[in-house]
Amino acid sequence: ARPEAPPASRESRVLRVGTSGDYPPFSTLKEGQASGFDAALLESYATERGLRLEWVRFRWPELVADLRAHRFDVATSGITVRPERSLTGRYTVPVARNGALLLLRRPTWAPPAGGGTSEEPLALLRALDRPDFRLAVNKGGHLERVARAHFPHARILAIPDNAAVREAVASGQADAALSNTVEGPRWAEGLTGLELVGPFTRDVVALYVDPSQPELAADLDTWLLRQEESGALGELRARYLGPGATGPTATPVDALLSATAERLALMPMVAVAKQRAGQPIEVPAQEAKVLEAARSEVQKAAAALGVSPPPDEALTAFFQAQMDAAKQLQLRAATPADAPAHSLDDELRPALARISSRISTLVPRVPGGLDRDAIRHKAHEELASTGLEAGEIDRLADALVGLGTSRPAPAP
Ligand SMILES: C=C(O[C@@H]1C=C(C(=O)O)C=C[C@H]1O)C(=O)O
Repeated sequence: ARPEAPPASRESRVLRVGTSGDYPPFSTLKEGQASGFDAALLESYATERGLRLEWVRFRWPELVADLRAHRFDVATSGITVRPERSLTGRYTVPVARNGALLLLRRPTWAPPAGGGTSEEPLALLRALDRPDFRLAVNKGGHLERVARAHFPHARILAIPDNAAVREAVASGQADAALSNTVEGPRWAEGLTGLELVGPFTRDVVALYVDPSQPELAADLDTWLLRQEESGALGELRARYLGPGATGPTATPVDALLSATAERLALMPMVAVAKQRAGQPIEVPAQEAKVLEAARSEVQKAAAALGVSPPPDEALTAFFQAQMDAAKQLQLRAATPADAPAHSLDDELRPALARISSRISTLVPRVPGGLDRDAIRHKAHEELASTGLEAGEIDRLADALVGLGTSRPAPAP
């Protein structure tokens, strides 16, 4: 006889949450119990949804492989949105901002602080980028990539234990540690003779969901947008992350701009894939498909919200601006022969579709009455590192404003 399944009502569903557990104030994991910003956030979600949390530890270099192997439903540990990760997983709307920051014990050979040299962080970084500069960084994550991009000539000490990165600079084994605006100030506490240099990147962190669970991702998005609106997310940020995680991020406009940046960050890889396959940059049939999917997803999202979708003209203008920007970046992308090639059909387009679908759920939430100049300014900040030209960013910003023009402005 088959064993009886337990009655569903008595058994709460389990949500398996991946965490590095080594990254305060985002996440700490001790004896199976997580604490920090991510734990507080996920516990609040689980309570509302009647889910039981099960914490699963991941190591930073294995995050993507673990998600692909379905070892957890969602990972959350101050995970920076990065294109190689977008390729495999489905990010939620961002939960916080972050930026790379150097904890520096200035070597004797380095230009003196304020000593007549430019103290622009980027000029100082260039001066430090030499073989005798020892830079400690957490191995396998976003910051190792940042370290290798900004310090191609330095000695990078990639350490597979985040806490040991701080130790390396504390003990003098390294001249600097690469950290960020949330973690860096905490690391600097109790250490003397250190300067904080930066931030010199502008990043967002988000929850990172198994792409085979689109309903979970969509529900997390809806929930996070509501947490931002109610102020609950802002409170958690202030309580755990401090001023380094300048918010808000989970508003329709902020989330749309970061989704746009995430989408565009994949374009250099699209360019490589097309170049290898000898395919054209402009693919009208694919653009028609993207637009068709957007129309139907925006309709659905608007119906779920009980609002009318933006007029088709505004919707088309917005998605066409996204795709035109995408093609410009493909045209400008370098396609070096040693760049890894990803599959257009199996990896890149599905990843783009996941981001487009998040964009589509945000579109009917764009309020009316947005100030064009303010949105242009914000777009220039959020899209600064995409490689778009000023006019291209303005067009995206204006198309975003256009999504809300037929809608009432929120009550003051
Ligand atoms: C991204 C691609 O390149 C171009 C841009 C598109 C987009 O932004 O979705 C779609 C088709 C192409 O004209 C692609 O071919 O998938």
